Amino acid sequence: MSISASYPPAFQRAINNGDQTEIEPALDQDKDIHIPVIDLERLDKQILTEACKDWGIFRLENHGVPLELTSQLQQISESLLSLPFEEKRELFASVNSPLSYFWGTPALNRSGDALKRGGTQASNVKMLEGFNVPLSKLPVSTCDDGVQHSKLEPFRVLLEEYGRHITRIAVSLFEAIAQTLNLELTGDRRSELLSESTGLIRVYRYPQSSSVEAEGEALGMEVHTDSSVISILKEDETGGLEIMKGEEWLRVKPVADTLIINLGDMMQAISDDEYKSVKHRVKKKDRTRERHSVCYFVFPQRDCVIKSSNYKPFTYSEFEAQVQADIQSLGTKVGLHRFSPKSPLFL
Ligand SMILES: O=C(O)CCC(=O)C(=O)O
Ligand SMILES: [Fe+2]
Repeated sequence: MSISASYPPAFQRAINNGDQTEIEPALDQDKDIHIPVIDLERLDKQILTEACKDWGIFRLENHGVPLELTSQLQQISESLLSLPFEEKRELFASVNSPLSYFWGTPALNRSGDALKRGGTQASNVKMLEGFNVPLSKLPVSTCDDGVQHSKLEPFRVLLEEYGRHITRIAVSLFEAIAQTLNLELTGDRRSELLSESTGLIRVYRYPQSSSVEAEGEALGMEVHTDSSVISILKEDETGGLEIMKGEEWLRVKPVADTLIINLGDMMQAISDDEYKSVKHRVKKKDRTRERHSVCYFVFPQRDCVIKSSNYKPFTYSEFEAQVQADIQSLGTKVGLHRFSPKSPLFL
């Protein structure tokens, strides 16, 4: 089977129609940078504070996720993603499966279905596909649906184990970051601000496109900030993650057996804007290669009120509803500006 048989037909149509209009020159070599490094076994609060303040992103070493687990997860994700498109769709379409398959956009609703974009983005197909995995639903076996779904069972089991590791890391980092901010985490406050049950994994594939002449179509994920408290990214050696620092785009160099931590909008609000929700995008350097990544996002409890000096008090639920409404009407996320009385975009 050719690799393109596993890609959604919409990708080919988008390329043929020249939909991928974000043509920008590739970054120069000297924009390849190393981000700050944090060692989870010997957490240095000073380096952590500076990384959160100046960068909003850092690399994590000695994270304790077994290499074997990550490579098994990568292998099985890649083999599921390379199934023929229709087979993939059917496999993940079961009502009982906690996992869902998406393509053409990373903007999904709470059930994992693609959000319809408005504005100029309405017909713009993003060149990525993947699986959406709400961790709290993973303990439900996929096997109940019969033989077909026993194909998903090994994937589910690996995701559950990976989820346990990554949740442990998110909690430790959040507690350390909270200390650097002198945040009181008494009683249930920690699990309100960072609620393990909201954890979500996305497994992404950014397709290769050797046969295609169109320039610019290598752009994989447009500029955004994450809505999370913390996001944890495991990318392959292809690279392609770019971050905005000051006014400049920089390309993050991939480093084997490390994780990338980026702070999301909720952390920015919780920290009174001391720490930054980093602007980032994915742009493959070599478009003849596929890129794979596994990303984890964790959020506050839905009804937890986030109070801070620069934003009106809001719950995560309200924030998420606003992000989805903006994507549906404007085609893009506005984010924290909607909650900032100083912003012209304030509601
Ligand atoms: O695939 C990646 O490396 C990054 C994905 C990402 O930024 C996101 O899903 O928010
Ligand atoms: Fe992101």
